[in-house]
Amino acid sequence: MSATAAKNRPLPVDIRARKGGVPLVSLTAYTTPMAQVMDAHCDFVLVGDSVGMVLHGLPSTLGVTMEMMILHGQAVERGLERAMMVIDMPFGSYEEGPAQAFRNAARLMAETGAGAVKLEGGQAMADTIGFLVARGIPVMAHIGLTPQSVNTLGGYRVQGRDAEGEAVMADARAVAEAGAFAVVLEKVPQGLADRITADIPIPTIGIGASAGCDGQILVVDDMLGLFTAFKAKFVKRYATLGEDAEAAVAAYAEEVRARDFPAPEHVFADTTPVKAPNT
Ligand SMILES: Nc1nc(=O)c2c([nH]1)NC[C@@H]1CN(c3ccc(C(=O)N[C@@H](CCC(=O)O)C(=O)O)cc3)CN21
Ligand SMILES: CC(C)C(=O)C(=O)O
Ligand SMILES: [Mg+2]
Repeated sequence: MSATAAKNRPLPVDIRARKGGVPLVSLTAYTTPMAQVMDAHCDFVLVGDSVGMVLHGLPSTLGVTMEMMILHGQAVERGLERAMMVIDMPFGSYEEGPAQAFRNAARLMAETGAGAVKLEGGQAMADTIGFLVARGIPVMAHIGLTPQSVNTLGGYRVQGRDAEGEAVMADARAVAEAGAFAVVLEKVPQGLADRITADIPIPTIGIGASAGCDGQILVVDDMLGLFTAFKAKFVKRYATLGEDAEAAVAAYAEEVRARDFPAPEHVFADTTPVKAPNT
């Protein structure tokens, strides 16, 4: 759906205005059919760089490229009529500085039709966020556990326990002050997430944070039980599609080997069927 045809899709300003209201609903998507499934139910859909781990079998998000994000972003946008699309900036596409970030963010927006970009980092990225926003690119921030920094964080651990909490609070204030319209809080303690949510003027979107956040997000393949290589504590499985898919494949294999598939209704007669004359 083109940007002009969709009149009721929320914009970043609309998402921002939802601060303190009915919680914002979001999931990741990477393909057109999955985007279609969630379009009517989500306020915004994230084309996450988790696509690298979830669909491409990469060991982390570090190997995700601009080209991958653009292809998946285009696919997701084709499946959305109502929800806003946000797209992750991949590792290495924005950290050098504001000019590099603008060049790549503008390309993501122009080539996919996304309504906003998301990038990881708090105080360290505040100048970059301000630079993008001042030049027309809405930015969603992402703080707490920032998976692109797995190598410096030393794992996918909870961020901001005890004294570390003040640094996460400072990150939240910095991205809000810089002009981000919302911020993802990933894997931070519940009380800290609640304090940040009460402190900053933009919506907090929790993943492993708190039900008190202004919204929630999950990786769709996690909540559908399609991605099973690992399950973070914050994931709730709402379906078991991976198991269902395996059972279906096993049934197909058995029927093929038994020559039970294809059945008569799946094959074609040798003689061209003649339409019966009217009586
Ligand atoms: N499928 C999937 N779901 C995600 O939420 C996700 C991705 N992939 N890829 C990109 C990032 C990486 N994230 C991750 C990755 C691993 C854990 C994890 O394994 N957490 C464990 C504990 C790991 C540890 O303490 O080192 C957990 O139980 O929460 C959490 C978030 C979140 N994102
Ligand atoms: C987990 C969400 C917030 C994300 O950044 C991703 O899917 O890449
Ligand atoms: Mg991401």
